Amino acid sequence: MELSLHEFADGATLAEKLADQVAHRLAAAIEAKGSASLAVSGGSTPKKFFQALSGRKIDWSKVTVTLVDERFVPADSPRSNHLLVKENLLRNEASSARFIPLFHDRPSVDEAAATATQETASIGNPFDVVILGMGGDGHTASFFPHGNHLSQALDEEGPRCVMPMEAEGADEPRLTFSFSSLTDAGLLVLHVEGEAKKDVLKTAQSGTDEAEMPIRAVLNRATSPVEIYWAP
Ligand SMILES: O=C(O)[C@H](O)[C@@H](O)[C@H](O)[C@H](O)COP(=O)(O)O
Repeated sequence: MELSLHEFADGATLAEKLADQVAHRLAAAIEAKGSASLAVSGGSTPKKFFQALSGRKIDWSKVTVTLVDERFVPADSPRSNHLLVKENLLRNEASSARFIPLFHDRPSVDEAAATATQETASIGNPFDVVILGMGGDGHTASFFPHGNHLSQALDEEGPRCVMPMEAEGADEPRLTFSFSSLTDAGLLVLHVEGEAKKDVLKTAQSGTDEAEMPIRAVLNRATSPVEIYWAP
């Protein structure tokens, strides 16, 4: 798999450069086909990037934003990735983007995943831009080590869909796009920051067990080149 490492002096510089690259890619998609799609991850890392991207002057009314994954919590929960994106990305210029959430108030995470699959089917595939993060355990999206549906989620022949996922390291149940939904994106970015995450990447690249470190599936089998954005 083709990996490109882009290193920056600090998180603020990375945020601006990644925002430029993503805005350029979204604008090119709008130019080419009249619309663009962006799937972003949650967590603490992307906040500065979201804030930078929110100010980029593109035709956001033609952009559909969704989440790579979501915790099975309502949008007003402090754990919600929807809330994180609403407060940091869907503002300023980007406030006119269409947002499609993954969380749905259903009796089970399985039923919520089925609804999310239906609700996101209208987003063209492949995604124009996917931004992945990575946890210290080598998870990405909600592909957590030894997750209950991990092998199905990582199946590159599997369907484009939103899947339920439960795992020891995941706190609450999760909703996640499948591997096949994410890894043929026009621009596939892995955004990680800090020396510790750099070490996790090195460990991931020194082994092959994907159940142990699911990020390996992306690093080794993604259809699209993986653009790794890193800052100390
Ligand atoms: O819902 C989530 O938490 C994310 O989608 C998840 O995959 C995230 O990218 C990693 O956990 C890294 O999180 P940090 O940026 O907080 O380290």
